[in-house]
Amino acid sequence: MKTVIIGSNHAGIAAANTLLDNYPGNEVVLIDRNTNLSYLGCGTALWVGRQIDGYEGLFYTNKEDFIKKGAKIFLQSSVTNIDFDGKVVHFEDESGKATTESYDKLVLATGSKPIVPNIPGKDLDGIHFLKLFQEGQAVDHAMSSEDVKTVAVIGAGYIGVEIAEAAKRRGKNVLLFDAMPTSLASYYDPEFTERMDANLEKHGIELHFGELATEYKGDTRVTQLVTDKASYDVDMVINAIGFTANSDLGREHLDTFRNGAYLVDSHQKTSDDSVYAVGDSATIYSNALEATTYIALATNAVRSGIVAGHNIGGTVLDGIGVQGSNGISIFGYNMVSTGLSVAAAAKNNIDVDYTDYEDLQKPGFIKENGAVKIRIVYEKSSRRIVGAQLASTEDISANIHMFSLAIQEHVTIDKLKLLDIFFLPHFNQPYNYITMAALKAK
Ligand SMILES: Cc1cc2nc3c(=O)[nH]c(=O)nc-3n(C[C@H](O)[C@H](O)[C@H](O)COP(=O)(O)OP(=O)(O)OC[C@H]3O[C@@H](n4cnc5c(N)ncnc54)[C@H](O)[C@@H]3O)c2cc1C
Ligand SMILES: NC(=O)c1ccc[n+]([C@@H]2O[C@H](COP(=O)([O-])OP(=O)(O)OC[C@H]3O[C@@H](n4cnc5c(N)ncnc54)[C@H](O)[C@@H]3O)[C@@H](O)[C@H]2O)c1
Repeated sequence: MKTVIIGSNHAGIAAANTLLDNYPGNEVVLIDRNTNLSYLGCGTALWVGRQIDGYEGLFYTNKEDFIKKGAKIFLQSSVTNIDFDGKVVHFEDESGKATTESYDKLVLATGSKPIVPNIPGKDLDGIHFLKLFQEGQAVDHAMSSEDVKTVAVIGAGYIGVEIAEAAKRRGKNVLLFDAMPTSLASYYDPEFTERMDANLEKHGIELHFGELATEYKGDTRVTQLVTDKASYDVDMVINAIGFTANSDLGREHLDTFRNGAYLVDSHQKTSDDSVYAVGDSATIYSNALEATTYIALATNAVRSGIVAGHNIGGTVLDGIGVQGSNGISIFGYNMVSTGLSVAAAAKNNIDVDYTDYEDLQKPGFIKENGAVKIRIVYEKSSRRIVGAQLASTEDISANIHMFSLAIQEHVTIDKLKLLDIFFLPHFNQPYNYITMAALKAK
């Protein structure tokens, strides 16, 4: 069996490793247009903000690792088209020569691309995106210039908030814009985002929410940002208004979701029996929504690659869906969420209630201690938990895994009320905030 994988970042790598490590004798070919593989974009802001010493550790594998395992790998090789009937992939290799690879099974792992704000001046110099390693390096390089004093970040989602922090850490004036009235509006309810917004402001980031960029001005380089409310002098712009699926190669042939992502089943198989799609290029099943959706996250990319690899290798393995669990840590303020916020539930016509609680993480006699705010969201009719959010200066990140499992397994809010949660003053309180929030539920 010969499997060709297009795209060798997190999803393609997971599919390749699953096949190579578990199914000897399978022929695996990886093709990617970039110069590198396995870049953890999640570390870009840490590097740009100088919270880590270098970017080298942001790669977790390389071309040689795959060659050692017996795979064929082509980097700097762009796939131009796929003959789905003849099962042949056409690409231009590193030397620019047109070449082909035939396949028995094909894995599309072509990921996502940043959404480009389609406004006048969008092609001026000094306007950046933050997806590829090279783009992260370009942002880093630009910030090293003394001439870059004011940075405008468009989009206060995960990338925008993280890079705004990094730019501030590099001593820049930072203006953060979003169409929504708060930061992180797709992940958290306002009672949580208002805390992150206060945190950003406290650290000197200028917030411009509910404000839409309408034009970038400048001669060859951007010098001004115009919005629907005002104009601002800027030296650099970073666009971070979300990703869309990169499904250019198969869109004509395969069934797709409303944003163009390849529609896949629980084996990651597309509408073509020989073709699988994984990671940001594909749809994913949300257990909170109980529907197919699109969530671009590295964690989903890895899991979906593993599922595809096993099914191609011959082990039937059903994906179990996701909750879209996510987290962020900005100037020491941590927020994690899973499933649906109250706002996201309303947007999806799911009738929910929620229960909030706030307390110190540890008993009052422990000095190093911070307040934790928790919200658990549950469906009114079934009482199943559909979401949770936590915010604190404490490391509350591991709590969210339990809520992720609760959503996956349709646990009701009532089941949480007397759940056995251990107590040790070093970590938590006997009246645990999870218990207290659940007991407070209507
Ligand atoms: C700045 C940043 C921070 C992030 N932080 C987090 C985080 O903290 N946690 C988290 O879970 N997720 C995070 N993400 C999201 C995560 O990086 C993506 O969800 C993940 O990269 C998706 O992996 P993928 O392999 O599906 O796609 P991609 O990473 O998009 O990779 C697709 C690959 O396909 C190749 N390709 C595309 N078209 C072709 C073609 N025609 N021919 C050949 N090759 C092609 C590309 O070169 C690329 O290497 C972050 C993303 C960014 C940009
Ligand atoms: N910590 C993490 O887990 C992490 C970090 C970075 C990225 N990611 C993932 O990578 C993907 C891309 O991240 P992202 O930050 O680009 O997307 P995002 O969806 O997190 O945020 C996009 C933001 O842009 C805003 N927006 C949309 N159109 C706009 C417009 N025209 N003008 C102003 N604002 C606009 C939205 O309201 C939203 O707040 C997401 O799936 C994200 O979850 C995750």
